Amino acid sequence: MTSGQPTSSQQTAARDIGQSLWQSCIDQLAQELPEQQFNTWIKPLQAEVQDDFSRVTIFVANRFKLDWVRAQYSSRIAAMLEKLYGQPVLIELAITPRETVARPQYVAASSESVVIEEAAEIGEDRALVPPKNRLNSMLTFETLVEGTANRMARAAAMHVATMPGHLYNPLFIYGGVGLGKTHLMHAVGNRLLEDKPGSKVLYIHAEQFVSDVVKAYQRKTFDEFKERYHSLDLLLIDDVQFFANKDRTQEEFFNAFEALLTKKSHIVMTSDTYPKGLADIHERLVSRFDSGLTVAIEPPELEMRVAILINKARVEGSEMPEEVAFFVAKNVRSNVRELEGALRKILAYSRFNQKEISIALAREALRDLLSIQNRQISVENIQKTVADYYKIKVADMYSKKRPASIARPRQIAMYLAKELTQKSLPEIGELFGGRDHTTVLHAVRKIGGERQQMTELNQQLHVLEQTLKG
Ligand SMILES: Nc1ncnc2c1ncn2[C@@H]1O[C@H](COP(=O)(O)OP(=O)(O)OP(=O)(O)O)[C@@H](O)[C@H]1O
Repeated sequence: MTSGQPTSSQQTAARDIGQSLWQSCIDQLAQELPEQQFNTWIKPLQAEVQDDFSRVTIFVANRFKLDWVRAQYSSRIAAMLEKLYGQPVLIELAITPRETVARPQYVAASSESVVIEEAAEIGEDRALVPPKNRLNSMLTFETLVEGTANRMARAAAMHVATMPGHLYNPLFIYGGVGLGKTHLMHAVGNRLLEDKPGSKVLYIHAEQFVSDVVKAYQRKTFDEFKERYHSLDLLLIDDVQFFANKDRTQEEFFNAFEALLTKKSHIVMTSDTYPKGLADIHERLVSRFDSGLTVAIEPPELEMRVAILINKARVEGSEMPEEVAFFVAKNVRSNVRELEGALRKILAYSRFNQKEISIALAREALRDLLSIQNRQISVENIQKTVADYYKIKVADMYSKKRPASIARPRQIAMYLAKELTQKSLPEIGELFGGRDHTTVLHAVRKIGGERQQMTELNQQLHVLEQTLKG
């Protein structure tokens, strides 16, 4: 047989291989995704694999699901198929045909740039809105890496998710930007819905709440507003510092708060500061915020940053060697959002250049970020910033004075100099008035050790680091 036309048995074999390729992709995703997400979104998908494997058409039950799968999972499926098949696979998404035949219009490139379209007007579902509870199903406890920095907040959140309305009501979570507060809130909502699917849950950013109050005010629809908020089982409200100076909003929130607590519904809030640190919020509200449990999320420690990088790389279908993760984590310290940004750059750089992930590649991919850091952070800069912060003279950084009010900021500055610059211990000693390198080593160990134990010191160091990095 040399006609070039595949025989029917060849076609059947190709179809079987195609289906097993798809099945392997599904099996891999089952390993990687939280069970609930997998069962809801991936398991029901059907696929048709073209005989030459160049194209996979994925069928989804309705329009809403199609939008969701496209937004949340398409690039991951494309990357997985590409990994299994060894080269880019075109992906189309279409709604499972009912009376009409689905005509996927076209699409897709490799996982680098998946573009997915679908035959419009097919299927019955007109709901094109995100879920009403506004929860992001990707933000779960399973995808949140645990470490010293978030252990307590995570444990409290988990407790609330499993037994809402009991202890820790309200739960108030505070911490700096990009540390996982929003993630934790969504995790609470997602877990509750997993356990009790009928629960009424709402995630809302404080600004959206303000805007809802304004609309209710303008349209005179406060009854509907109240019905909506007061009937919830779980209210997750993000960044409550945005209520500052908004009197009417604070009043409405106070009412909702009281109503929810009376019927033993749970409230979880986040903010950039602890309740008493909130500016321009009525005292009666502040004291309510503080009446349950208030927990902080700290900036992640080195090992946690490493674990986050390795996990997130894996979710993206790549393996990040531990030494590379350590290199990145040592250089990107401020928050998880920045870590994610660095990881995205490294993965894109590695895929684009078809190179393995290594320290050299990470250095290259992050060169802008690293050069900004190196340029900005000098020992002199650290001395000045720390002296300003603790209200001592810069000259005291080099002086021989030993009272604790001076010696301690000096040790903090030495610690930061070791952490944030490439200078050696003797070089740092020299820049601190010709001190011995053992003095610097002592300071580095002392402050490093105390940082692990003392929340207040850790926060001060975090502020100083953020300031120095601009
Ligand atoms: N411990 C963690 N494990 C995995 N991912 C995390 C962790 N902490 C944060 N992230 C991720 O980092 C990003 C930023 O987190 P998030 O939006 O929850 O921060 P935030 O504290 O609410 O910040 P902001 O105050 O700026 O809103 C998100 O993509 C989140 O999933």
